[in-house]
Amino acid sequence: MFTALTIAGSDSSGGAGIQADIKTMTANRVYAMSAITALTAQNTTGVTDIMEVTPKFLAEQLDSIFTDINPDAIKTGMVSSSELIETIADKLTEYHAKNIVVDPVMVATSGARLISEEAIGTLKSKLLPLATVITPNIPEAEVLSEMEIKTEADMEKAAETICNTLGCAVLLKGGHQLNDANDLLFQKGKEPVWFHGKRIDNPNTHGTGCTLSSAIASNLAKGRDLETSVKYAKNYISGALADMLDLGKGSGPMNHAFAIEGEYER
Ligand SMILES: Nc1ncnc2c1ncn2[C@@H]1O[C@H](COP(=O)(O)OP(=O)(O)OP(=O)(O)O)[C@@H](O)[C@H]1O
Ligand SMILES: Cc1ncc(COP(=O)(O)O)c(N)n1
Repeated sequence: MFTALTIAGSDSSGGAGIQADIKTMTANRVYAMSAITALTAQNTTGVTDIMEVTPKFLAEQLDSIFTDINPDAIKTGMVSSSELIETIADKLTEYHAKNIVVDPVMVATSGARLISEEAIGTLKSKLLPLATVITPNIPEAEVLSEMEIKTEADMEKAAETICNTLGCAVLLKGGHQLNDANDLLFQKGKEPVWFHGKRIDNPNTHGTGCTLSSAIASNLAKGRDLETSVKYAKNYISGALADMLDLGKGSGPMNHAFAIEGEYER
């Protein structure tokens, strides 16, 4: 069985974070493991509190995992402080981790800030350069590229800038910001590839970023190349959104229990 690890925060409402990651990995038929960076008291309307784990405890979780079941792929999500980011970067280097998908989570859909300002610098210098691919949404890509993104041409320019500065592949998500759900994959030395998605008229998008990055990691764990992994992951998220689950009073979660045969290939 292929194995994947999520290093992220817990979402008590189960729509984003560790919970979304484990549901996604399981639905993609990969064995899921987790190292928790923080607990959040959260529901579909917002985050009311955050309790970070200590860097020592995060390191102990990672040592326990890597010395026993080596993950075929890793996904990182919410990591709020510089110390925790450094711990992850050190452990991924120590254990020669491969197939690393970094979702540079900065702000939740509900508006809550999930990373400190000073930690963004550490994310750029220590963790992003280790990634096989990073998956910023448009506001995150604006921070990383230091430019405004208004059009798909801007997306291409920003993805190229990030890739050239940080040395990792970039999947820039069009998502809910631009008109269509078109994502752009930029890899060094390759032509940019667009993944065109039909916009699904569903206001319940809590955890879309977590789900997409976990689906990419699951496919990389199975030995698929990056482009194929993104294609399958995009099909997975489209299916989960199209199921139109409607839970909670705010931006609700997606349905991971929908059934599509053929490992989300369409
Ligand atoms: N309404 C939609 N219809 C179809 N696909 C969507 C929709 N909204 C988002 N997506 C897709 O979901 C994936 C996640 O993108 P999104 O831009 O939502 O990430 P994000 O902002 O990081 O998510 P999060 O809500 O977790 O912060 C992308 O593949 C995006 O194209
Ligand atoms: C623990 C945790 N991790 C990540 C997100 C981002 O997801 P979203 O932007 O969909 O709220 C979140 N809300 N909570």
